[in-house]
Amino acid sequence: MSGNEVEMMKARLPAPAQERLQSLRLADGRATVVLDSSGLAAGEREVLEESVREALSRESGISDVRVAMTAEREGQGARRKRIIAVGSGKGGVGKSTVSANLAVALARAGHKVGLVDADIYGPSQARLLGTEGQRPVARDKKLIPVESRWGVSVLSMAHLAEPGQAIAWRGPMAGNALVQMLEGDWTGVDVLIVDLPPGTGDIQLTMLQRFKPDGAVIVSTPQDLALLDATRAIALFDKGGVPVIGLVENMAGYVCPHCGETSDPFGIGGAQAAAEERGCPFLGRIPLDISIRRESDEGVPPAAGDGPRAPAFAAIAAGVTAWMNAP
Ligand SMILES: Nc1ncnc2c1ncn2[C@@H]1O[C@H](COP(=O)(O)OP(=O)(O)OP(=O)(O)O)[C@@H](O)[C@H]1O
Repeated sequence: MSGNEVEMMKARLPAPAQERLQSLRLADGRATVVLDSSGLAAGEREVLEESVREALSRESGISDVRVAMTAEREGQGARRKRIIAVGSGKGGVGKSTVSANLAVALARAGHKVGLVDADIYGPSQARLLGTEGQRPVARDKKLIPVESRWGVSVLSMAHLAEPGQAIAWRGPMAGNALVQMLEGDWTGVDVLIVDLPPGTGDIQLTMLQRFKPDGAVIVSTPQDLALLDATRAIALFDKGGVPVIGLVENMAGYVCPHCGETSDPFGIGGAQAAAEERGCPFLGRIPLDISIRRESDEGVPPAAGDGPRAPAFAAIAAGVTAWMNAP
């Protein structure tokens, strides 16, 4: 079989199989396909195997399809890194705040967590995680992420650009920086959170195609759901074939800085119902609380401490963990 034919056969495979393809050979009418099955539950492996059989058995010249799955090598650090994108339909809804705190809460729950700040023109993760002024070094042409005090390693444009300078890079340079960050040395990390830029434009879609996340978390405010911005974000991930893990409702209810009582100008439960109507599970709600903004500005994520907001972030992290562990 010529190299060209092999490439054509590869192109016939469904996208999830292409991503996991380790080798494809054809000899005497028999196609032998080897796929990386790490991180997949038994049922998912069967579905993947069946989809490969179905795609290739339709090809002329192939009479037999053999699919082999490489087993996960336990104890050898071969656990597959999960990429979880955090997106929103529009800016300013607290997507970066939720990304940072979700990352910290996951790390507190025992995960090895990395965070990529994909918001090239408005990076905020260095501030949120208190890593401003730190510069990543490169080893073997790979960026080594910066370590925060919260058990989360991070790469952001804020670590790459000169401090205090506006980032006025053109598209390709910005795209390059994003690729370098995503292809950084994330060895040992089992969850990589990607804080996407706000909105649902081409950059987001291109990024989703090139570094296809395993799942996505949508952040919205209660009003957004009514205004359908969050729905657009859900549609973006659907279009990219990325499962939506769930929705986080941020700035839901207002915590009075004087008495600590929470009031709910938009009512409770509307966002959850609206999300579920759109087939999007609900992960939890975070109130509008001045202490979240203050601590975030100081580089101390509320999820890292024992304050009143930490449990809400821990609950969201637990929802994400349950999704990752689901068979
Ligand atoms: N639940 C909250 N309570 C109080 N302040 C919050 C809350 N969530 C976010 N903020 C504040 O709102 C502002 C915007 O948050 P953030 O930068 O996380 O939003 P974003 O959606 O990532 O915005 P951008 O579109 O600029 O990337 C910040 O000052 C942040 O501290």
